Amino acid sequence: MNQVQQSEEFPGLPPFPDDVATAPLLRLSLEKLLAGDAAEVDRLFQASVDIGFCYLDLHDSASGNCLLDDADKLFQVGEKLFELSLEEKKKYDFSAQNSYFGYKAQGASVTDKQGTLDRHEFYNVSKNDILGISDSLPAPDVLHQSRERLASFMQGSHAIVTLILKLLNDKLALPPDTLPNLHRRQAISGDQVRFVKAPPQPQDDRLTAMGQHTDFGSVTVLFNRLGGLQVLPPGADAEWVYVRPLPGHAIVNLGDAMVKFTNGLFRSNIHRVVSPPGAQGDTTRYSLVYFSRPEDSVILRRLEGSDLIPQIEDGQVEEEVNSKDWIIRRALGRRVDLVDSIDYDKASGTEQMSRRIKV
Ligand SMILES: O=C(O)CCC(=O)C(=O)O
Ligand SMILES: [Fe+2]
Repeated sequence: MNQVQQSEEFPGLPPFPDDVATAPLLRLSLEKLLAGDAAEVDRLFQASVDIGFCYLDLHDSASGNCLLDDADKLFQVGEKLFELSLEEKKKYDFSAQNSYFGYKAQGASVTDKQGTLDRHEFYNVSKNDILGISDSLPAPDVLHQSRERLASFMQGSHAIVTLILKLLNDKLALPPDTLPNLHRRQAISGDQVRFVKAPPQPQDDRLTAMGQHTDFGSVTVLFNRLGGLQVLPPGADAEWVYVRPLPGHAIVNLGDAMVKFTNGLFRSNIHRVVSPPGAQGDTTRYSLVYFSRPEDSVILRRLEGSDLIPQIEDGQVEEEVNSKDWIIRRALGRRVDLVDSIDYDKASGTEQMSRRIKV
């Protein structure tokens, strides 16, 4: 195993503790996936069915190393971005205009049915904007100055998403390029880069920073340095386990759209963010994400053309909802500043299917 030679720690950060339960996610190699290595593609398919999360080793290919380099630079951009005053950042909260791009302040959304407020802030940057597919949104200087870097990161992440979609498409024996063609890079979609910041929480008052959820879209490419991300394995007795961040790797997970396209064959795992474990809990946590989503007008329903995708059962009703509306409903439905009385369940996605509990 060549991974043994790679450091498992991030320089300059407290180590991830060895005494907490972690998810045994598969480590897939981008280089092998690019080469179409059959065993690696099988592992990708299995991870998509079983858990919907895996690590992707980016060290081993040139394009992977470029993406790692872009991610490093964008972590620095994220730190500067969140140093701006709250007043300045709030100028870029476009949620009142029914947009999910831009800034969300800490405490602007609820993390549970009881109405507990979140403990993280984030900023979503639109792919449509950065790649010149739509008009530009107002943005702070630090983001204007980083447009080229953001474009490079978006293109690199989108290429990984397209590769994964193509490999899964072919394992499902769907007509060629069915999945990639619902995610064309130059089409209008909710694809976005998210910068996330969660400050250290007081030792005697540590709450979930980001509430449990499934991602709304198709494939998520996530960069973590500190722990705190947790996933809930399938089954009624499951307990939360941490995802240990690994240097040189992205964490890749599937979202609701992939569950709907495959009528539950693929899994979009429930996850949340809590205080980083052990000595990491006193350090500010930053993360960087690329969310891919189907193009705005794509209806999220079972795809035709694969014998592996379960049929719609008698009595099962598929909602006629497009990708854009799905994301807005899920993303803005738990915002305290937008909704008078939050209907927590109405903003949910495929969480129930993710639990895989037979009723
Ligand atoms: O910050 C993380 O590690 C995960 C963030 C996440 O799950 C999200 O933004 O949807
Ligand atoms: Fe997420």
